[in-house]
Amino acid sequence: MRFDLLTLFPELIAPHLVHGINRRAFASGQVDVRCWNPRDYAEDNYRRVDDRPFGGGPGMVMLVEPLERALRAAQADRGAPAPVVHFSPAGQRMTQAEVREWAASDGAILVCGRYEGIDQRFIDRHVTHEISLGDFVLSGGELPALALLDAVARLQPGVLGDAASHQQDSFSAGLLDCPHYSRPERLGDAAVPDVLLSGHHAHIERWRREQSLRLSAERRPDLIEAARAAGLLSRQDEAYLGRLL
Ligand SMILES: CCN(CC)Cc1ccc(CNC(=O)c2csc3nc[nH]c(=O)c23)cc1
Repeated sequence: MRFDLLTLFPELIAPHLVHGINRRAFASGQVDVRCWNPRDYAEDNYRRVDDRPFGGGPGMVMLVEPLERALRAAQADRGAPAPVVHFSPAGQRMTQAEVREWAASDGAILVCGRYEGIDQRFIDRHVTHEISLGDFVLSGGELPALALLDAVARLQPGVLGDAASHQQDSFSAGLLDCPHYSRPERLGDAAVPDVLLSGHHAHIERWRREQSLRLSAERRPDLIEAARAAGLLSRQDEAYLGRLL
């Protein structure tokens, strides 16, 4: 799959593709990432990519024409039409369900806004999806685009190794993760829960499930509701939750 990023800061992108588990996905070409800088397609003498908003108001707006020229260059290079994703605070909040869809796709063209945003006419003419990272204000769309690339890359075959299979078939999907421990067993008075040292896999699995349920009930009751509605809570789960209340 291939992602083409329209960004004024291509230098922000590459460093994030060469570290950690996702390095393999990008280095192997499983996930091909290319950047297109609208400034390279600004044809006025000052190579302007932004200007003041009609109607007044603070900040600047990204101009349509450099964006359109960069988009056309990316589309020509891809050779086939692709979804055009605009990262915007006004977009749909990104979810793992949406990440899974992108991970199974041929990719997309990702438009990273800066300033107060991009001219609405670009959005009306070209944008097929608008995605937000959440209800907080960033300085641009590059980090959200990198978040999508990171989330998609780790779902590619061969990237996560055995952890992926565990995660996929583990019943914890959709709930908050349980606590994790490793060496040393003893850290002053902070001990590792005995059950994890017991070697009793059924007890360990039950303990981990109960921790996921407890943390989800405490911090994200919406996830409990969603799991219940999806029929993902067993009678044993419901009994444990009942004991929590
Ligand atoms: C005046 C109101 N602001 C909207 C909240 C203007 C504005 C602030 C920051 C931006 C830059 N942010 C993004 O491009 C962005 C792109 S995706 C995203 N997700 C969460 N939060 C974000 O700020 C973003 C764009 C417009």
